[in-house]
Amino acid sequence: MTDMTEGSDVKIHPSVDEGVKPGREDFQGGTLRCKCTDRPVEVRITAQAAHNHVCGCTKCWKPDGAIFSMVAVVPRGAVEVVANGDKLKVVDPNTAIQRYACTGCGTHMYGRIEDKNHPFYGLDFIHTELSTDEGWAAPGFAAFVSSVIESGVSPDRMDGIRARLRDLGLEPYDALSPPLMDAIATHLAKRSGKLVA
Ligand SMILES: N[C@@H](CCC(=O)N[C@@H](CSCO)C(=O)NCC(=O)O)C(=O)O
Ligand SMILES: [Zn+2]
Ligand SMILES: [Zn+2]
Repeated sequence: MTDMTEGSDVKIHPSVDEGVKPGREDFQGGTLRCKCTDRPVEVRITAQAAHNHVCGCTKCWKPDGAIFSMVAVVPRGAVEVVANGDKLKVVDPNTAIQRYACTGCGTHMYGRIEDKNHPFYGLDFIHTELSTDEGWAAPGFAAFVSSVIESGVSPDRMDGIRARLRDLGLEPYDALSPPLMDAIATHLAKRSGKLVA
């Protein structure tokens, strides 16, 4: 019998291509390290990651060859740059998520929202694959799947990509997952007064 979790020609991201590995409930965080051999940037995270997902958008950092990133959130208070922070620079100050990348190797170390009105203000975006610590929460869905076309993936490949994501247990969505979209809409409705805050 073919093992559907291994050996697929459709590569999503190296952290999930051999199957999604479950996290550990008692896990409390770890250290993210960039790819530089000289003076790597290190970021200490003192929390388990939440809402981990693979993301097909053009903005999130992807390792070489991957068509999806893998990205999660942690409270911003749980993020501390502990080594070589002088190498960090914001990729694009005009995006809602300000992504701090290493100027040596290009790796995005964390993304921060400064707009206090943003639905996700207070959460930083991180890539847990940059840590060798084991136990990070597993990705649970695939976001912005159609957006991979914007990075040059042929539209003909989308059926195969969505099928592979489903094989891996990563339900594909063309925005965020329904619970996160509902959370965003609730935040906006409370702000506009359509819902009682
Ligand atoms: N089609 C666009 C979508 C980009 C986008 O909206 N990305 C989301 C998700 S990133 C993490 O899941 C987002 O919130 N972006 C805000 C930001 O990047 O600041 C594309 O592919 O570029
Ligand atoms: Zn680096
Ligand atoms: Zn993204």
